[in-house]
Amino acid sequence: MVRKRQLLLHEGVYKELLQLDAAVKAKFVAFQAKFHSDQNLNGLNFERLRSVHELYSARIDRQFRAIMMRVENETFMLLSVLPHDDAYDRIDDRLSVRIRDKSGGMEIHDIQATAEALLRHEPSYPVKRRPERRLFDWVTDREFSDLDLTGPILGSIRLVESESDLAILLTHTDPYTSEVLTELARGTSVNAVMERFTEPVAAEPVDRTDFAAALRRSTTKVVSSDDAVAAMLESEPNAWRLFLHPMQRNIVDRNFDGPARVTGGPGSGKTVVTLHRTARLVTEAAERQRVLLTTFGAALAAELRDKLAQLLDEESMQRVDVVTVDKLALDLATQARPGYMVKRNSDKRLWLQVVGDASESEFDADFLASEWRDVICSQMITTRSEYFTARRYGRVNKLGRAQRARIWKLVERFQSLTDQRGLWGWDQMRVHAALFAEQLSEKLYAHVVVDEAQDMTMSHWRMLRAVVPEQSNDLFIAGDAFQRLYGRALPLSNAGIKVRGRSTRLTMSYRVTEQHLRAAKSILGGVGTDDLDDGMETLTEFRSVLSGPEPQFIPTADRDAELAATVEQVREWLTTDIPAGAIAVSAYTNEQVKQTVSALHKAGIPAEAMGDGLLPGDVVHVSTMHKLKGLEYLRVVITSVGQGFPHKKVRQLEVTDPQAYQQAITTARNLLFVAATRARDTSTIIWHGALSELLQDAVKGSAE
Ligand SMILES: Nc1ncnc2c1ncn2[C@@H]1O[C@H](COP(=O)(O)OP(=O)(O)OP(=O)(O)O)[C@@H](O)[C@H]1O
Repeated sequence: MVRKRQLLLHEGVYKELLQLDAAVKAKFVAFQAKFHSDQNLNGLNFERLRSVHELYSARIDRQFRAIMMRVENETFMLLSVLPHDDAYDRIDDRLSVRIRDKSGGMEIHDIQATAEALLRHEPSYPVKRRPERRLFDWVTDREFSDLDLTGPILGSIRLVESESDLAILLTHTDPYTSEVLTELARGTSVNAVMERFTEPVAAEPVDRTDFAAALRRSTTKVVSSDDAVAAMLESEPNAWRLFLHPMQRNIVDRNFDGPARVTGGPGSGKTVVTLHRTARLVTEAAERQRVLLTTFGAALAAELRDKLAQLLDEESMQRVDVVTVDKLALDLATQARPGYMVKRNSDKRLWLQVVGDASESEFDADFLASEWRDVICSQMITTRSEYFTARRYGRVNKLGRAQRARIWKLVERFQSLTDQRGLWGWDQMRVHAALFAEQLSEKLYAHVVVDEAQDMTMSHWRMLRAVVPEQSNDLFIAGDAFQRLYGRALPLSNAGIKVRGRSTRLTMSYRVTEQHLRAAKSILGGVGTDDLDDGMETLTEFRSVLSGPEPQFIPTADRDAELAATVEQVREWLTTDIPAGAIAVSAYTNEQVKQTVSALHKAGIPAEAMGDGLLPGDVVHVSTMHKLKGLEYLRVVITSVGQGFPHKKVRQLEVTDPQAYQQAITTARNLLFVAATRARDTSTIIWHGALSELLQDAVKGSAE
């Protein structure tokens, strides 16, 4: 049997390849295809360089050669792409290939390229004076070895004198090294870094000469498919498809003996992890088993479907449902009660009728509508006796038994009206879905994966719990309570989902730069939040490996000027070759979205308002802040954040209902936080009149 030849690509080499010219990238893709398919390697001038580690070189074009190592049989690993002369010049000194002591993963490091990049870089001190200290002097070699960083990479680390040197080094290192160094540079203790990054990926005793075994470990992530490599080289944001950071990989691959939860700040890879985990579970599931990947927002669901299709073949995609949690709920609820419909605001109208029909008017329709939504539906209370003992979280006025009895009568009247009309509000529909799911004799799914978990209600959780049997890897839940825009905190344990001992936190952002993260954190006002369960979380430890410009703040005099400045900013970005679809403009209300689209159109800029699906890539995406949740763009303009943010209605609550006010302000902060963390590159914040109070600290922080 002829063994198929494979050229694997290690994630450490990926950044190097990205830096090549487009023409060389294209030649590399063609070279790889030929390496895989041409039995005799005709024209590739394939030759052995030296015997240790079995190094080989082959021709990509007249100028460049691929340096690779034979790992076993016909499996080769790409180490570097070098200009012809460099490929032969002291290659032993130049490239280091080793197996890490602790994780057993492979580390490939171009010592010379790193040193050259660091030395070419302008030193941040007068040239003749040697720096007193280097950035990592405080970490001993022994400690670096505990952190799994030894050998030539340590030599490069010791060259780093400043933060800007570090930024250069990070463009030559693999994700594990980048994360550890970034954390240390922020002053985090060696022990804490070890606990967070090294220990979770520690492997069984490692044989440091067995490269074939290293290849099979999850900490060595490699790709070989021609298509995957071509896509990766086409655009950096596609890299998530191929390479996971060690913590992410660990969460994707781990088997949990029950529900598991991952939390993490914006851009930490929760969605990337849910996608890869879904793909893994589908691939491993028995033929007839189905998997559910669900989230809250429709736009994100559309994006998840699109991205999952990049990880799975068509046949596997048939076995996954990627739907919003409310789409699933509606399907189930209408199986239970065919012909019912959900209508927004129908509750309010029916409550007005209930109050109108009642002889007494002790409770008004607003009160009853919120009691129904926030107490009865949100706790899935279905009987009078449950209502008598229910806790009324966040409600101001206390209610005695007699009052509750009177309210329950009105609730029964309300329910009979909804039945007569076949109309539900969203909350009521979700309760019916959960009750129906709990009675199903056959479970619908073998595994359920949930993104944006912070916005789910009790009835969502009860439904999700009920559609999958209690077994290993049953529920996987990802979310960030700082991005909660709907409802209030609900510990998963209250919904019967126990994640204790199966919870992980991602602490590094791969989308939001450090500068934008600082501004975004200040919007939250330094308060903590829940961890989706019984614990608390803060963003103190949450960091970014990325650096970029500060967010821009542009005040204007009135709404027309605000729209003009928005158009101007978008136009300026478009002249720098940024595709329209990589730009988002966010506003607070639907009306403001409409105005913005129209202003952009008038200026001849293609733009569309975000609906429930994916927008095309050749128009600027204009969206409410709510709909941006879970999405990402290269550049973002955030508008409509003057005194009209948050709504006057929210500010009036300060006097009438202080608890509801606090809740509404938290949600408003979260909304700004979501908008401020969507850009991979930079955001511009534009408003008219006085700036919203909630953004004042962010402006001050960026100006400092
Ligand atoms: N392993 C990876 N390789 C390359 N890029 C990555 C990786 N993980 C995350 N990223 C980058 O970070 C971005 C954010 O990831 P993702 O959307 O999964 O984060 P998130 O935690 O779900 O964010 P949010 O909570 O803000 O929606 C990705 O689109 C990608 O650009």
